[in-house]
Amino acid sequence: MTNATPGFGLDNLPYGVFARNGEPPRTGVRFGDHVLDLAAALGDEVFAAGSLNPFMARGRAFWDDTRGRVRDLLATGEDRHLIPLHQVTLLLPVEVADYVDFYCSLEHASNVGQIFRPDQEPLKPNWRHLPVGYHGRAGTVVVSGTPVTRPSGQRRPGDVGPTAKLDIEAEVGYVVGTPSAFGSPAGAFADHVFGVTLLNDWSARDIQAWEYVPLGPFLGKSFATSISPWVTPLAALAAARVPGREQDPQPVDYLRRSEPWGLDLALVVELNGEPVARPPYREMYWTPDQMLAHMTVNGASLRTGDLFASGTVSGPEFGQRGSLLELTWNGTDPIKLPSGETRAFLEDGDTVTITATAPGADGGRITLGEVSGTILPARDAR
Ligand SMILES: O=C(O)/C=C/C(=O)CC(=O)CC(=O)O
Ligand SMILES: [Ca+2]
Ligand SMILES: [Mg+2]
Repeated sequence: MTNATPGFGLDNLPYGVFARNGEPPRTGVRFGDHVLDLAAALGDEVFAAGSLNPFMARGRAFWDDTRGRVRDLLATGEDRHLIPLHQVTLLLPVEVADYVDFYCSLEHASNVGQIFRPDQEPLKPNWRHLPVGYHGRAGTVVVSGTPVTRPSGQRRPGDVGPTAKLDIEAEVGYVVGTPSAFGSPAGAFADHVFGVTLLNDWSARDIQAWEYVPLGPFLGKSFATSISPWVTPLAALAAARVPGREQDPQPVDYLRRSEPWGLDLALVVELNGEPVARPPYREMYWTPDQMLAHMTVNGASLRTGDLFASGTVSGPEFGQRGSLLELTWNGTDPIKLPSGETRAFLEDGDTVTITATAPGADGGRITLGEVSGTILPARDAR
């Protein structure tokens, strides 16, 4: 069995859910251009479900054991249960329980602060003391490839209509496998978090700017959030782990880092097939272990399938900004695409694809799947 697609070798092995020829969905592992049918290969019914949730609920020891068995199987050249990717449909991998989105990039938060509050300090006083977040809408998390209809809403006082500022946010999402008890803070990051997925938090900037004071994002972001069909297990990211950016001031006790959970992920954002940004995740201010600790410090419990995201990944350079809001400075300075076209915000028919790579265990790089979506015209405009 050849492994034609780079980045999907034995050091990666992400999990997804696939369906073939109208058959019931099953859990698969991506290997090159194929998907390994886990229920058939390992003979466990937990892999014959329509989502990764029953598998994820079994916990860390079972995840590690499964990964070991899959590696052994594939390393010996066993290919009876490998199905070519083009024969399957990839489905939403996780039945999303709760969805939380953070705001962890110092550069993104500084840029957005300058754009939305030009007369104030870009960072609010709380920003360096806790990872700011909000609860999103779990039921509108969709799998890569799902078209996104341009949402309508209140753009300004008395002005209802399709958003004129449809945007993307290139983010990294974390999927919770093991729940935590109601009333107690969660335990160690790696005991709860199953893996990582790429995420695009589609945003309607005009609707957002008018509605979100003082309670936070609502309809401007709840119409759709897209994720990759592949969830990369934490075990595949061992070589990508970095300490995380130095923090000043020192965070309070419950937010202290005890292990390196920064990740050296290199994201690429493409608009209609042309790269427009390369956001680096490595230097994010708040790391995902801190996000998890913050989310549960009040005793709020985790459920299998919870999804929490990093917030827009932006780096210090212009070409590292993970949203059009920043790349075009709220539409005032449109970007020029290599094709010669310009964009302030997304137009109908535009396709945005986010990919990422990371250092793999064998000295090469692994690929984190992709999250893609195409904009359909607003309902009234069709
Ligand atoms: O600072 C503001 O006024 C606005 C912030 C956002 O748009 C938050 C957001 O989407 C979080 C993120 O993805 O980083
Ligand atoms: Ca966001
Ligand atoms: Mg969203």
